[in-house]
Amino acid sequence: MASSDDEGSVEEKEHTKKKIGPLATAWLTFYNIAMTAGWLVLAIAMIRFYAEKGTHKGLYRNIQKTLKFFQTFALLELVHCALGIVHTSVLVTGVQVSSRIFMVWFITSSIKQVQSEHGVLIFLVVWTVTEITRYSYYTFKLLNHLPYFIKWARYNLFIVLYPVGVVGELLTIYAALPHVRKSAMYSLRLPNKYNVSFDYYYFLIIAMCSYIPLFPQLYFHMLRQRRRVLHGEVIVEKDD
Ligand SMILES: CCCCCCCCCCCCC/C=C/C(=O)SCCNC(=O)CCNC(=O)[C@H](O)C(C)(C)COP(=O)(O)OP(=O)(O)OC[C@H]1O[C@@H](n2cnc3c(N)ncnc32)[C@H](O)[C@@H]1OP(=O)(O)O
Repeated sequence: MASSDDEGSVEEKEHTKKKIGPLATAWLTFYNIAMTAGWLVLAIAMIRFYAEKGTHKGLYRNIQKTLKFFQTFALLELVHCALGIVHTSVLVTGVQVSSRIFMVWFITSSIKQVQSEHGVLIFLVVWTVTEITRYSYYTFKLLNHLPYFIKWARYNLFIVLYPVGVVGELLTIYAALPHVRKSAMYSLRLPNKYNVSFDYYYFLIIAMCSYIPLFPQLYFHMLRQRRRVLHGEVIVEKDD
């Protein structure tokens, strides 16, 4: 049981962490509304494409500009953490955002042969549902009118969507391997003027293996957030 001093320090920490200025609040409100709208546009475009074509083949090419813009715009979340206007782990956010940027720019948009893989459809659908939920949660929270079902969705859907999204990403990277091996894309063979070699094929295998230690960190972080927000558990995260 924490002593009154500890409770005080924890309460103070909880209280001080929540205070952000009106400018930061206005920016975050705009940012979250824009991101919610962007991912909603993506969702509508995906639904319309599938309704018209009856297949996901060609879907990625149809939505990739919008996806690239809004997923890359999410890099700002690292700035939010670094500036302290959002109280969450820079490390966790960094791994999450970099994995998305990697999937969009260095796998799916770079290797056209994988764009019709089922793995791409899986992660596109999962990302879209997740981000609409997440950004609308932040928006309503900032506006102090948070419907419970949005809060419930934010801290429950990930339990299934996170692993499903990871499966979709891993299937896509795996499907890319033969094309990367054949094309030697993004690779540097010796001899060269830098006297350095780099093989993107083996980098992708290492990236796939890195999901094993990294994904559980993100998942347990979300489970801690869930306990804190839905069950009022006071979790004092060590500062990253
Ligand atoms: C370079 C090569 C790399 C290759 C290697 C790759 C390896 C990768 C391994 C990892 C694999 C990950 C794969 C990912 C797959 C998917 O995403 S599948 C889709 C499903 N995914 C999810 O459900 C997770 C979605 N992502 C997130 O939730 C976040 O990105 C997060 C960082 C993982 C967790 O978010 P976090 O902010 O830490 O938690 P919250 O509880 O939401 O927020 C904490 C507090 O911060 C406030 N906040 C955060 N952002 C904002 C904001 N934009 N605006 C306002 N407020 C914000 C939030 O309100 C909370 O505040 P308090 O409740 O007051 O504390």
